[in-house]
Amino acid sequence: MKITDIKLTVVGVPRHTGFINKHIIVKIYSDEGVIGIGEMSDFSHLPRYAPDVEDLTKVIKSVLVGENPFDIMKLNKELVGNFPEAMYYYEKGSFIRNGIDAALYDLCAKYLGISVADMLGGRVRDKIKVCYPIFRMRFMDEVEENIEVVRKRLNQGFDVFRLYVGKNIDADEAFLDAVQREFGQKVKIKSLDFSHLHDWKTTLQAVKRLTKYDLGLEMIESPALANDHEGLNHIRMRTDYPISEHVWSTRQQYEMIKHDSVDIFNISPVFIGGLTAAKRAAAVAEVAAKGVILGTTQELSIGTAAMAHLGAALTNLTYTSDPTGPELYIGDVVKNRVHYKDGYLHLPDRGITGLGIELDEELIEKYQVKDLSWGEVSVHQLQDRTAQTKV
Ligand SMILES: O=C(O)C(=O)C[C@@H](O)[C@H](O)C(=O)O
Ligand SMILES: [Mg+2]
Ligand SMILES: [Mg+2]
Repeated sequence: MKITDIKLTVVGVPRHTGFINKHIIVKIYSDEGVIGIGEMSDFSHLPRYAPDVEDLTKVIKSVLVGENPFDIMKLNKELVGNFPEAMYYYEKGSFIRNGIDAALYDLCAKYLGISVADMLGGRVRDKIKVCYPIFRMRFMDEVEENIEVVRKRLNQGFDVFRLYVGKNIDADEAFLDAVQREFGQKVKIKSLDFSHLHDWKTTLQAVKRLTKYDLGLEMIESPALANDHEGLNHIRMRTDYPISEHVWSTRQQYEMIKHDSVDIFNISPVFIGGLTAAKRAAAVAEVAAKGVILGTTQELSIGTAAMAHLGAALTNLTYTSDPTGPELYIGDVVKNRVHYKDGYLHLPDRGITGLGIELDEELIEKYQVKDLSWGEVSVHQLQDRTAQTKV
């Protein structure tokens, strides 16, 4: 089989919060008539510049056309050469590689008539426990709005949540207090995510305030400045809770092991540049005797399905994971969205080939936008993932 063409389509899909995220839907065509699909998810993150999609298409064609899609390791190496790793969480080259890598897996698995999980190591599980995100509050009046989100999502079966914290600790505390009073043991807050906002010592003070509540906390995430591997270790040694951090490059993961920075690696294909890289990062975690969760950038269904296939094969997925993107957006671009039940992300059936997701061309047309350019958006919105415009 040979790759014959590549198509990239940009879509802008609003979240229930009003915040719009731009993604690129990838199609890889082959001389066997099989088409692989992938997703370069959520370009709506800092830094506030965007790749030119026409130019990007030309570059990716120059790397892939004429190649055998089964040469996944070779093609990943080529992709890293063209879109190198950086020591930055939201490096857009990783998003690009991720969308291509997923489409290669989808194409090859469809050709073989098997599910992507069966290319990645089969199934240790066929559902993954996930949590619903509560985005960062800056104002007290956002507390009640977020309690309402918990009420609504709990009714839909999401009993585990994670909370982005660190800009208004009074609001964070008021939220946790209200959750404990209203829901008691019915709801779990599995993680407090500080998103690298503070140095570790400032975070430690906040952690002392926010861990008074008995809400089943599994981990504290990103509690030091980005790439402060020693800082992570300092806070890790001073709190009883496991520390988690995202993996965004091979070097950064190595440094975190060297400095014994974390208990849990938060691994998302989008931030490490694909299923292949994510699988390797999970193996590295296993070697270092660390736990793993699947993180998220809030993917649509294609990106989330790819993570479900990856998670199915991981033996060290020891804590509650994060991918609930399709529940956050008001729409999607597929005929069959990924399926959530009782707070679990369910894998597509094993008999369904590839990622198990079918594109809906009408929905693609509905959400298509001309490019990845930025509208009116503030740094706060980009950091906090809310439509909140107050400063
Ligand atoms: O755990 C995280 O950190 C995230 O989920 C990052 C978010 O910013 C996410 O990418 C989003 O777009 O909401
Ligand atoms: Mg995080
Ligand atoms: Mg994101």
